[in-house]
Amino acid sequence: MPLIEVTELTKRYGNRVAVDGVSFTVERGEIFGILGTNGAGKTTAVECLQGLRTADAGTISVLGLDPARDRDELRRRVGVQLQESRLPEKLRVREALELFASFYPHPADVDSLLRRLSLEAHERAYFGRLSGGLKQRVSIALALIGEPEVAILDELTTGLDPHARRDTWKLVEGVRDGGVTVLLVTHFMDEAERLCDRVAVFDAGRVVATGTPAELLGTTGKSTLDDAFVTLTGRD
Ligand SMILES: Nc1ncnc2c1ncn2[C@@H]1O[C@H](COP(=O)(O)OP(=O)(O)OP(=O)(O)O)[C@@H](O)[C@H]1O
Repeated sequence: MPLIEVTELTKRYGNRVAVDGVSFTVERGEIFGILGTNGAGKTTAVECLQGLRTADAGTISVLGLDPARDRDELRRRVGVQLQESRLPEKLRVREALELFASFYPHPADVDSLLRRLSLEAHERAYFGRLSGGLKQRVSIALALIGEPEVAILDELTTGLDPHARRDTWKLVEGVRDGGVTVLLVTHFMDEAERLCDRVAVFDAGRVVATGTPAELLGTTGKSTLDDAFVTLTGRD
């Protein structure tokens, strides 16, 4: 049974259809990419998966649960990357982890998480003083603090330099290799090509393709996912 199963999901804002009959499945242990142009409906779909928005039609199963009904249980079992601006500047790295650990019944060990994300040297640093790459590492640590089965990472490497991006990619592979299923929302095709086991391409509220990056190159006859994406979203 897939870990996430979305069938014919539709979500409207007033008259505007943001997600229009979308279906996809995510298997346990994979990095699954949700790709799409701006306004394609990625965030809306992921918010429905978390139970933050109620679908107008269709069904969603996450870990066998219905997000609309079982939101509290899902919150304990699904880790979500915080937008960095949501953390107070004067919170120290260790304090942030300890604070978030207190929200969960069986949190990860703060020391081992600091080690795993190579944050030990920065544990006493104020969050507001960290570089973009380190802030991103803290936000990934916070997504993992509850020992989730699924981690949702949104626009993971926006604003990072090429070194910090590659470090972050390695880290996400490590998260997947540690047994956590990763849902990665991105519009960086190089990131998706490098990291994702499978992807769904969103365009104007619909899923226009799903498959491994190699499959999408095969069906479009292109040599990069960037070119394949442009073809699939109809603006070649
Ligand atoms: N709260 C809202 N009220 C009304 N319309 C909304 C709302 N949130 C999103 N939309 C609209 O729904 C559509 C899908 O938006 P959504 O944010 O899900 O797309 P996205 O793929 O995540 O885009 P981006 O990459 O720009 O974040 C867009 O047309 C957007 O303007």
